[in-house]
Amino acid sequence: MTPAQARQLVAMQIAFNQVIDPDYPAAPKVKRDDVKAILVELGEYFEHTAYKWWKKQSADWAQANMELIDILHFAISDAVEHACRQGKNTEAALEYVAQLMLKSFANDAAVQDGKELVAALAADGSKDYPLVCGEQFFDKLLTMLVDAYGDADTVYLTYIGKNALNNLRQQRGYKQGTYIKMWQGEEDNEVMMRLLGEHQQSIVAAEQPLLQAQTLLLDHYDKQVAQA
Ligand SMILES: O=c1ccn([C@H]2C[C@H](O)[C@@H](COP(=O)(O)OP(=O)(O)OP(=O)(O)O)O2)c(=O)[nH]1
Repeated sequence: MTPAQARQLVAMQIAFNQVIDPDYPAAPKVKRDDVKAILVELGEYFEHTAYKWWKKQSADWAQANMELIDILHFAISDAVEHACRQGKNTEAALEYVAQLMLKSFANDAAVQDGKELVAALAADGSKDYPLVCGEQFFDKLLTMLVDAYGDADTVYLTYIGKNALNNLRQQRGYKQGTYIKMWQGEEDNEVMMRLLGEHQQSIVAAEQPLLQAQTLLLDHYDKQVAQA
């Protein structure tokens, strides 16, 4: 992942959070708890890994890996907010989180179990903020993501796809409850991954990859899902 891509990723996250709260992150009006969201997504991750030793189950790694992408959304958000709490303006916070990610992609922190994310949250915390997404958390999460998707570029592309899907959901009634999550019998996440794979080259090469991914998904939703 290039420094420009890392900055783009943080900028995309801030832009999405601003869809929900236009004053984010400088003077937020919506109360957030990104660490709580991370813990819930981590639970969903474990659900997909067939962890129940008392029951016959099979793991769904594609879904589990997508939960890690969701965790990345909330982790970037938490790190941005933490930087702002410590006096950084939005631009400086963006740069700080981009550097945090670049450093972590360069490190090779071994991860044996997703539970290590919880220990890392605590290790990055302090008395005032006991659970924080800092260096140790990003080291662990990005290692898990690269293990899951093979390389940092695919993590970048998958993040773009999910961010685009999150935007589409907001534009097509997610908050109002009118959004259609099953796309002709398939979960929206799964269709998104397939479309993303089919258009990988053009998305990565685009000047605005997120816009390209959004246009692709919106077109598919409006023509194939909403009208079906
Ligand atoms: O302020 C926010 C709120 C949500 N999200 C993103 C993170 C994650 O990618 C997604 C989670 O949305 P939701 O919880 O509605 O999805 P889910 O219930 O986990 O479903 P799925 O796993 O299909 O996405 O929304 C943000 O980035 N910022």
